[in-house]
Amino acid sequence: MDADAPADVLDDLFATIESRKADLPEGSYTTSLFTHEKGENAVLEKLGEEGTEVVLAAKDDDDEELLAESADLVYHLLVLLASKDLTIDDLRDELAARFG
Ligand SMILES: N=c1c2ncn([C@@H]3O[C@H](COP(=O)(O)OP(=O)(O)OP(=O)(O)O)[C@@H](O)[C@H]3O)c2ncn1[C@@H]1O[C@H](COP(=O)(O)O)[C@@H](O)[C@H]1O
Repeated sequence: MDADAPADVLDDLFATIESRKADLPEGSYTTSLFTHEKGENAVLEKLGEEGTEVVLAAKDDDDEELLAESADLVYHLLVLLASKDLTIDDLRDELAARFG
């Protein structure tokens, strides 16, 4: 990637998620996912819920809701990747390997 390229919001978001995982600051929603009494199931359940909400927003032709729920889904997916010690660059590599 071009070193002068503007920072990508996904990179910034993932860096924040990794920082929350390392520091576990109080009051952080991301921290609450990493420390939940349900363990990994907490983020897995949220992923399932958000996936359903994406489907329902699309079915209702509600573009605003579709974008909002898609953002929720992507955020929770990134939390899951971080919880597995995977990175957004791993995801980028996987997508790039399929491209073209
Ligand atoms: N992108 C997100 C993001 N998307 C969704 N969410 C949270 O995901 C939850 C979605 O749950 P729901 O849609 O079910 O709404 P809810 O009724 O609040 O759900 P419950 O949590 O109560 O079950 C909400 O609590 C949202 O706040 C997010 N929380 C955080 N981020 C990003 O993470 C950064 C760090 O956040 P903290 O960890 O809170 O500091 C933030 O600056 C944001 O950039």
